[in-house]
Amino acid sequence: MNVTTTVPLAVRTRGLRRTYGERTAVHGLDLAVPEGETFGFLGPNGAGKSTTIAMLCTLLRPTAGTAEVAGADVRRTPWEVRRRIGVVFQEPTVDRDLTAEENLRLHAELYGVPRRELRSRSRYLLGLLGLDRVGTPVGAFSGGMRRRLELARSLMHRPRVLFLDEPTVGLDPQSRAAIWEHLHGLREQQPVTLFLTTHHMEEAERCDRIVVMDQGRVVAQGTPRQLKAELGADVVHLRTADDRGVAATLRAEAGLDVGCGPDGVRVSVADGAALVPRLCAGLTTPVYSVTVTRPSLDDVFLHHTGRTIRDAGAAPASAEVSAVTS
Ligand SMILES: Nc1ncnc2c1ncn2[C@@H]1O[C@H](COP(=O)(O)OP(=O)(O)OP(=O)(O)O)[C@@H](O)[C@H]1O
Repeated sequence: MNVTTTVPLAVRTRGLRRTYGERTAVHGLDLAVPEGETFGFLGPNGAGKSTTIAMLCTLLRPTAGTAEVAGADVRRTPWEVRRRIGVVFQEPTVDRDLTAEENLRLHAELYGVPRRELRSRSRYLLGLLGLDRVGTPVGAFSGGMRRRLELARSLMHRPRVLFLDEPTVGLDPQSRAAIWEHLHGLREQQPVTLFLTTHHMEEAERCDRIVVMDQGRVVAQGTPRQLKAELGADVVHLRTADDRGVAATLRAEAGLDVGCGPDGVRVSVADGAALVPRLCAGLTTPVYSVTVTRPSLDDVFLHHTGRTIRDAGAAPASAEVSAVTS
């Protein structure tokens, strides 16, 4: 990744690699994430995201390469990395028998937060995340409340980089929106880099920059706007009686840039409206629906990985990868 500015980097990896026996999960990854960025680390199942994050959080030793997080080297000074980062993984880690405040205090003590600051920090974070009026043990919390508490807890020791592995997985849209509202509030209050994975397109859209991984390698990177612009102007989305057959025909006979996934055929083209009548007149397969849209991040993801962001979080699908045939 080429970041040529002099902005300090929150995460820097060079040739970072991890193998499990014969299998290489991450192939020589070069990442440069400037401080203060909201960085989206995307990819389908098995792309190598969790392995990379585990190496960055010092939970897994790299097989080769280097990584610095918040200025500390993951191999040479892993304890420094741990002090400087916060982590919210998918699996809940808060203690269900304790209250929110007790959970925060416990975490802060483990991290050596000065005792005189415990109370003010926990009050502040519980207020920020809308948990200040809740005195019951965490076992009675809703999923959204627990996630907010996980966030609050990860912030108690004022990390410089916060790793969020699918921070809103399993939450309803309202709770997702609440978490993001809090994350934005947090960014305004203190300088923290957010390094997140997600299978929600709208969360990927909120990122300053995105890297898309597939099979252990970076397949696309840039701002959401850049990545969408690279795909071309319009996307014509077709549902037909035979999506795969139509995709193959359009590639072979019309030389179009066509992708085919579980939700239909997508054609990337400069002027979608002009293409629709020609497409419909030329196809013998029944067409059920046609829509013309600007490319979304889902289109970007489909183009580079053969799957949509949402489907990429589920079991691997047998979607074809889009191909440019002209
Ligand atoms: N402990 C392990 N032993 C062997 N292979 C592993 C292990 N952990 C991960 N892998 C393999 O490494 C590759 C990358 O897995 P990883 O979990 O990092 O991907 P991911 O992008 O995080 O996927 P997901 O979105 O499902 O979490 C996969 O092929 C996976 O099967």
